[in-house]
Amino acid sequence: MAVEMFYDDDADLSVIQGRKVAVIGYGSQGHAHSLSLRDSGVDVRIGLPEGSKSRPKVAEQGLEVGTPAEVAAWADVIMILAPDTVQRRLYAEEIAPNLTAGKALFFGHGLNIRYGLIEPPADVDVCMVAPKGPGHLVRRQFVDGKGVPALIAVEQDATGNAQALALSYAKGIGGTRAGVIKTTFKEETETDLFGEQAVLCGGASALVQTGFEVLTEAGYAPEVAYFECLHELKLIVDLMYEGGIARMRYSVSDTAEYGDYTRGPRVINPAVKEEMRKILAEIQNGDFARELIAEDDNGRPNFTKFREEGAAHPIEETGKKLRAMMSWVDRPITETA
Ligand SMILES: NC(=O)C1=CN([C@@H]2O[C@H](COP(=O)(O)OP(=O)(O)OC[C@H]3O[C@@H](n4cnc5c(N)ncnc54)[C@H](OP(=O)(O)O)[C@@H]3O)[C@@H](O)[C@H]2O)C=CC1
Ligand SMILES: CC[C@](O)(C(C)=O)C(=O)O
Ligand SMILES: [Mg+2]
Ligand SMILES: [Mg+2]
Repeated sequence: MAVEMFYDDDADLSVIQGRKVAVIGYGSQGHAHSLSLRDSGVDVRIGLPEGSKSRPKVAEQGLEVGTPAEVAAWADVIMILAPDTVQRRLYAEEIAPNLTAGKALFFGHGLNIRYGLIEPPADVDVCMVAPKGPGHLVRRQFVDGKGVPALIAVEQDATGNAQALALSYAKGIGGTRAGVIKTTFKEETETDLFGEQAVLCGGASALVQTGFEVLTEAGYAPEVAYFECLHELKLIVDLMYEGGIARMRYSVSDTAEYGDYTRGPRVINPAVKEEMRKILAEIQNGDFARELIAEDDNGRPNFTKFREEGAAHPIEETGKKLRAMMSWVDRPITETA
């Protein structure tokens, strides 16, 4: 079935401009949504706990901040952009008591609705606006006059206006400049988790680290291995982003293209594809979500260990040194643009 796509002309910014929007959380997505909505003429307030480390950054931007309960009580539209593992408690304690009939509850990712961790009342709209990109680039592209594609979904349409509201919000953060697809919470959640685990984050990180390890363990210089397996990956992916895999293959040498066809399928072989199918099944049957929530409830012992091990991988030390010599690469991540 053909997807429904929306661009700038299909969305009416005045819908979201006529609402009071609370953005809960000021991290990767939270800062991007709130600053871009503000720049699009929307009345925005940020919800953060009293002791949040992000409160000074919000103040620097001249945005109003309150506790999540305070801004949820003030708002017509409440966008939850706190970590997925925090959302069910945050919803129960601070948002649900202020979620009166006719308001809209928004998400940037569908996990808590898809797995039944949050069950909103029937008299509110429940929508999703999920950018298909990291928040810092959502903001950077908006500022540059571009946009990151987004998915929208409507789980509940209590007011009859939920889709127009979600589209209008997506326009306010630049999504309709690139294209917005209408989907469901189920499809967004399952494809997003699969993409980040198997391809974008898990697959790509493991591919880069393993390539770096194979070269350095064979005695090649870590600097050479870094440029080959990490730095150049961005340049190769830039060509795929601009013109598909075909454009990348057009630009690389025939030697590289032949190696691509003959060696690529040996790396990503049928066993890897089978493992990807298992990963997808764990997402579909809820095993991954249960594991994530249990890990968080137990104080994240494995998560912390994995994060420390990742930061200590030799590729990070090599990369830090090399990037410091390339001012155009070593760009700080900020919560401004
Ligand atoms: N990261 C991304 O690019 C993408 C994320 N998403 C989705 O967006 C949502 C947010 O993720 P992300 O932007 O990565 O989150 P981050 O971890 O970057 O930021 C979380 C923010 O929530 C705040 N926070 C933590 N606990 C609470 C609480 N109890 N009440 C209010 N605020 C709280 C944090 O405060 P403090 O600043 O004090 O730490 C921080 O500002 C998730 O649903 C995620 O799946 C979707 C698409 C892409
Ligand atoms: C790829 C990771 C992501 O899904 C994203 C930036 O889109 C996330 O959850 O951060
Ligand atoms: Mg994603
Ligand atoms: Mg995700």
